[in-house]
Amino acid sequence: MSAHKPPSAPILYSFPSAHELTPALADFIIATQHDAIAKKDRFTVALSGGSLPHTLTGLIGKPGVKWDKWHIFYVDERAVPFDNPDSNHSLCVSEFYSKVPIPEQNIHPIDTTLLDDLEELADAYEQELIREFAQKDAARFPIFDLILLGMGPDGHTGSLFPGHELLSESSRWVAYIEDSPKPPPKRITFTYPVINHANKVVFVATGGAKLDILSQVLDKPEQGLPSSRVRPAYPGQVYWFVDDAASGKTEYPRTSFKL
Ligand SMILES: O=C1O[C@H](COP(=O)(O)O)[C@@H](O)[C@H](O)[C@H]1O
Repeated sequence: MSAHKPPSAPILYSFPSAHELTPALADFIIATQHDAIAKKDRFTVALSGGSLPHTLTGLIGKPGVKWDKWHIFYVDERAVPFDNPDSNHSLCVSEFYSKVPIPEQNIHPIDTTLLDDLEELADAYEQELIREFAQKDAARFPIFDLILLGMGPDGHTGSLFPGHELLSESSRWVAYIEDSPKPPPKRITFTYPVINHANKVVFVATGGAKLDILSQVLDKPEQGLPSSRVRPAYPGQVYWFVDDAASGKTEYPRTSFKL
């Protein structure tokens, strides 16, 4: 029975540079969007912060993007006001939303009136997810069409950091962290049960700063680094879109990119 199949192995696409990666990623996202809209007339996406929003610029001006069908959430967010440069939402506004016609009501930022109470902030964001997913899917966890992740040089993803107790959270959809080793310390983040229920999860990692960690994450998953633990349940699939500068040390087999 398909429900008992183990998670599929990650698929690694490596491009000569970020310049070649960006349009391929855009094509991949558009194809994923088409599949989702054909099934349920909407496309649910979760975005990360850091370098990720810039890699979405390949979507700008591309034909076939149904912006009004996109419903966007955040994999993680820093507990800061929107006018703070650390805000992942603000980064997405400047790098991405300001350049494409996504209806404002389809973008789901955190409630910044709750920044003083991280537990409430995480609970409120979980409720935001429940409003989107609970009535539409009978599943125990939300099933995103696409989750887009970055990876820090220590192997963290979202705000799931090496050795942190949040790595074993198994029931909450959204959790908070007060001691992030990367500033700012206060954040909220999707948990693995959410990330690992997505249909497709895409990591984007470019540049030499990711060289050592990419090889650890893909070649030595038994080390249990946070990014290695992203293994969506069957029939979900994790993909890595990287450049050759990041994949230079990785022995993991590459797949030629084609849709
Ligand atoms: O703190 C964070 O870092 C990760 C990785 O960022 P990157 O700049 O190395 O790509 C990011 O994915 C996450 O959303 C963010 O909050």
